[in-house]
Amino acid sequence: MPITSNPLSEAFALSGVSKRYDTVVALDNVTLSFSAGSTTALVGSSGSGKSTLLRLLLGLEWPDQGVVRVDGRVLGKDDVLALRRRVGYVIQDGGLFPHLTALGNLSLLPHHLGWNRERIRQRAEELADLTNLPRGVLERYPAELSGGQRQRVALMRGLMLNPDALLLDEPLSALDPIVRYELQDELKPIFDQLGKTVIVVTHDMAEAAWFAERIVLFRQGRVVQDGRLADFRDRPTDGFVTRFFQSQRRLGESSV
Ligand SMILES: Nc1ncnc2c1ncn2[C@@H]1O[C@H](COP(=O)(O)OP(=O)(O)OP(=O)(O)O)[C@@H](O)[C@H]1O
Repeated sequence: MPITSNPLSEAFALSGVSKRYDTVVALDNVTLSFSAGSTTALVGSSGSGKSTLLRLLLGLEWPDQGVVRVDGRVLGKDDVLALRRRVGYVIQDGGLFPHLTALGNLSLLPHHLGWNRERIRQRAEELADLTNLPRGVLERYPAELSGGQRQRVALMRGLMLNPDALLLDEPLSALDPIVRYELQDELKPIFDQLGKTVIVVTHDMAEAAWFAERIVLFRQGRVVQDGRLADFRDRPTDGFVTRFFQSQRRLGESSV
């Protein structure tokens, strides 16, 4: 199932999607669409359903109600394997296999698809250059990498097959502020240049606005506001939006 690169088309969409885990409502009647080639940030408090939404788009979870469409077609169980090849998925701690080197981690899926070693190495080196990872680091195990290097490798793994879309679940949250800032700086042009559909989950409004013109705020499984940073600041839809916006501490604030 290709995800079209036509910028006018819809890469992902949810219509009336609800998802529960026992008594917990993770998503409550959510309707959203993400156009091809766009970058969108999902923000919201903990447990508001952001990760569940990404997992639904990947076919890792299924809605109780409503439909998920990818590239205009309702996502079905038969599409999932093909979809995994077309969508890179990066999670907070990278999710690298500890017993494999960085290159070993990058090789898994391409090897499974029949790529030879040379092709895998070439692609890995190309992505190392793109993400500013020294090539020598490819031979190291995850425990021998810094947090920032691990996330670079996780991102490279997401990009190995040159997917049409990247779904990033708090990819920078575990990093120290300097590395996080550097990676924000490095990733933004990568997202802009590659022309992929990017959906990034973050808790941080400033990070959301840095990466994406469109920000979607969730609360308790529902979309509270969908717009640009200025809309959240100047035209909040309710008091929660204002509280969420104002809860982001500014530099210079101090309790003493
Ligand atoms: N596999 C699961 N089993 C049971 N409950 C789950 C499961 N996955 C998510 N939940 C619950 O569903 C709700 C939404 O979780 P989700 O991880 O999507 O939120 P989130 O907005 O990504 O949170 P965070 O920002 O903390 O990662 C939460 O109440 C969570 O506890």
